[in-house]
Amino acid sequence: MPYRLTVIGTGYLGITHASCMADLGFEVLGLDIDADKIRRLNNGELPIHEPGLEPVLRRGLDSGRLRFTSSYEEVAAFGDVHFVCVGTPQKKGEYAADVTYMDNAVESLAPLLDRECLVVGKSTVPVGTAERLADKLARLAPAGVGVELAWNPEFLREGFAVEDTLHPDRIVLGVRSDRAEKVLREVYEPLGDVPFVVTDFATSELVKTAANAFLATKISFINAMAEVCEAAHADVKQLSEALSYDDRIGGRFLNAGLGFGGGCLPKDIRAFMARAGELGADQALTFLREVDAINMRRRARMVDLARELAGGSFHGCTVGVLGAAFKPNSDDIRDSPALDVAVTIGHQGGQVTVYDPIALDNARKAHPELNYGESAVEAVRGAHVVLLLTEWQEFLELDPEELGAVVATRRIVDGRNALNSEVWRSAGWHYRALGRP
Ligand SMILES: NC(=O)c1ccc[n+]([C@@H]2O[C@H](COP(=O)([O-])OP(=O)(O)OC[C@H]3O[C@@H](n4cnc5c(N)ncnc54)[C@H](O)[C@@H]3O)[C@@H](O)[C@H]2O)c1
Ligand SMILES: O=c1ccn([C@@H]2O[C@H](COP(=O)(O)OP(=O)(O)O[C@H]3O[C@H](CO)[C@@H](O)[C@H](O)[C@H]3O)[C@@H](O)[C@H]2O)c(=O)[nH]1
Repeated sequence: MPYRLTVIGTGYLGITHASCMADLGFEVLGLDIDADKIRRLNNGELPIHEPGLEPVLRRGLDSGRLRFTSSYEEVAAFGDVHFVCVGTPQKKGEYAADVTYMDNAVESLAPLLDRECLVVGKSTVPVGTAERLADKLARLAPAGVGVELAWNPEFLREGFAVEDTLHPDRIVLGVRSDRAEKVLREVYEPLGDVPFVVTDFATSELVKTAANAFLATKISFINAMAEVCEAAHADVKQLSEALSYDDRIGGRFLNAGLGFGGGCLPKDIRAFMARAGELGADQALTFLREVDAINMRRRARMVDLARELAGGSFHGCTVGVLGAAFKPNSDDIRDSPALDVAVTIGHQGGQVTVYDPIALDNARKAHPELNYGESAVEAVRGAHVVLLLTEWQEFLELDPEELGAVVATRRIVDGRNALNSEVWRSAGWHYRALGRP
């Protein structure tokens, strides 16, 4: 392979990128400031849950092509192409993104660079960040070395991270030179026939935030329809199905329910609004306020429905919560709608017990105040109301009779429109769902 790659920031994005690039045959060095993460990765232990990723990580380590370090010196000496994948979370108390980790990474790396290389931003950032970081890189890197910045936003989904990395829908490159384009096309050549969009920094940054804004809008659109369905005694699941047959609309991201969470969509639409405001284009994105508000109203509606089933108050009520992760096949609990609902019900006096097949440890750490069960049956034992909040396959296969035998009363709210209502109702359950009669 023509280039040696480094990946700076080994979280959900960085571990996947580093492991998959090593699997494609590159020599890859991953770096993180979290020493424990680096130790675990070098031992072949995945610090996150991501289906199919562990064997890829292990293959990389076993082949000798993949290593992890905490040393920026080592990274600077090793890499021809440095991918920056550090976090860009929402700032506390503000809509804007906190890009200080990006700045820190560039500040740590730049002065150490002593040979021609490309620094490539992959994290999701407010438009204008790449230009600012390019200036910073030029200022801090030793003169005459031939260091350049490029932007290459990432579109992978958690739960499908390996597949999305190896088979992306498109590759977007924000570049300022033919050389940067050539290097990145060569890096991605092993992926085969993937559409490339080669553009300027600002457009490449905006493609990413626009994509997430569109996805969030599609989810909130169907959840707005769910609100109307609730008022009109109509069925949003059937409405969504009927819409999906129109190719122009399509059925993906049209599942009504508890709405979107995670480390991306919520913070990215807020950061997008904040940045548009700074640019004087805030009016263009005022609709995203509604997208956000509709999304958050679903969580409130879920709590209301649960309270209704509990008889008007959570006091003296035991609630079994199925799901803690923000979506199935992930251990990620960042801005998880499920945990948000569980915590709110706890605050309102409910005795909440949560179960999740994979995200239980993360949930426990973040919310020690909640009770946790070691299985779905344990979580709902004695419950007056059961809430399905993350649609893990395991929950879709639950036997209503088996669960019915341990609950106090057979009442369930399906927060993801994922269960077969007829099966549950015919087993004597009082079944309710968001947006359905
Ligand atoms: N998670 C996803 O599915 C996904 C997909 C596409 C894009 N993104 C974007 O990618 C970026 C990373 O997201 P994530 O989910 O992987 O976050 P994460 O929090 O899981 O990982 C970020 C990592 O960066 C490390 N880090 C922070 N500062 C550092 C520094 N100065 N030097 C080296 N490492 C440092 C942290 O220790 C952490 O391990 C974000 O901008 C996110 O919006 C994420
Ligand atoms: O029809 C749907 C689809 C999704 N969701 C929810 O939306 C959230 C986000 O889901 P998804 O987009 O699949 O997960 P992420 O892994 O956060 O991926 C998004 O965010 C990433 C980080 O920016 C991008 O790279 C991906 O392209 C983008 O899909 C989850 O809470 C889902 O439960 C719904 O409520 N209804």
